[in-house]
Amino acid sequence: METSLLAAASVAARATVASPCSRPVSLRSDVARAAVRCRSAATKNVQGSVLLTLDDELLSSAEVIQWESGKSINAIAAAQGIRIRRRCRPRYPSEGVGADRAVPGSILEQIVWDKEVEVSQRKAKAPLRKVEDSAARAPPPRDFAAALHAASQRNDGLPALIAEVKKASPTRGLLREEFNPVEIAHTYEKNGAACLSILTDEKHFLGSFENLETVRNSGLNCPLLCKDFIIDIWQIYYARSKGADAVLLIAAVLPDLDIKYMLRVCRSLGMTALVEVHDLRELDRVLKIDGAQLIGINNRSLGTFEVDTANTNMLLEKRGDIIRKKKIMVVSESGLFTPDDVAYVQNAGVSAVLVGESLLTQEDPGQAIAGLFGKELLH
Ligand SMILES: O=C(O)c1ccccc1NCC(=O)[C@H](O)[C@H](O)COP(=O)(O)O
Repeated sequence: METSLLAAASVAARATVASPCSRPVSLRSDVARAAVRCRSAATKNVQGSVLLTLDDELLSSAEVIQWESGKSINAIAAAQGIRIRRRCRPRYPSEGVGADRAVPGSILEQIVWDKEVEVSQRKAKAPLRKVEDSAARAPPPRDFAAALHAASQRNDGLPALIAEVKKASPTRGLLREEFNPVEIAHTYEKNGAACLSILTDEKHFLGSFENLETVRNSGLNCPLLCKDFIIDIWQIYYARSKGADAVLLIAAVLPDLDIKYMLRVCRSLGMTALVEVHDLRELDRVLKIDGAQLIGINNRSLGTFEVDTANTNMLLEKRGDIIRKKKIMVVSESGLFTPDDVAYVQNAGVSAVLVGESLLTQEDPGQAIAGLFGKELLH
């Protein structure tokens, strides 16, 4: 009996079927969970029948029904209210016909479709087994959530800062001509950032895994969030292998079972997951999933991509009680520019803020931190 989730995930990944769009998205998760309990059975029959016979408390009947129904990823996701569709790998025709065919409905959908291509190319070069080995050799992870908590404590309850290292964004274009990620990271840390968020998406944010790795190896103490668009557990292992301590899981992109499974993979690697929501439906989904320790409320609308910090306030007014009961930390993300913005989300009940643009567009992004908070932060 194999009880290591790491090994289980490896079994699961090797069991990935040909066309993700024509199968339940949960297949890999289900096989992995089966593998946690009974590796030999899972490896013997990766196509699913084992799921129906395994006495595994992790598989609910709903999950089995989902498997049996043979619904596509997009049908399962749509049933959960997920608006971001998956296109599937380019060699497979996309779902839908006519106007629906291969036309992304939003910036985020375009990013996710591009990510599918990127991840399949990266996986071809570095299969999961190899990336798992590199992850196991990486310097041990740092406790991202604990660093946020400690920073807030030493700053009299001010929200802790996750400062973002981002050169460009799809909505704002180039944020900074002179972009030295290591310099920016160090000035952030010196000026009181608790953690850093490093963009690794190349196509839309001009980030890179090289930036993540170089920042990690530059003698910095802050834990690092790999800010990318995760659609596959391979990316979590890869992020760890490059020194990430945390990853972002976006509820607008990932069905519940994938979030559940990815949270377990993160735990097995000693990483923190920042689970991001944009609206009440996503927040309610995430609150039903055991194990989310850190929830990010993004103030950027997925419809218009405009930012409005009232989103944080509105969601915490509605679900703050449950969040506090579950001792979940909340991060307000996007669109924070002034001390009033920070005070507003602090009063709403957040433990941390994730800030990029307002720091990066100033000459010294580190010194800009005092301007954002209205005072210098202790570090
Ligand atoms: O920033 C964008 O244009 C964007 C577009 C589509 C998906 C995600 C996007 N941004 C990611 C983020 O959430 C932000 O980088 C992060 O919250 C910091 O926001 P800001 O302080 O407003 O730069």
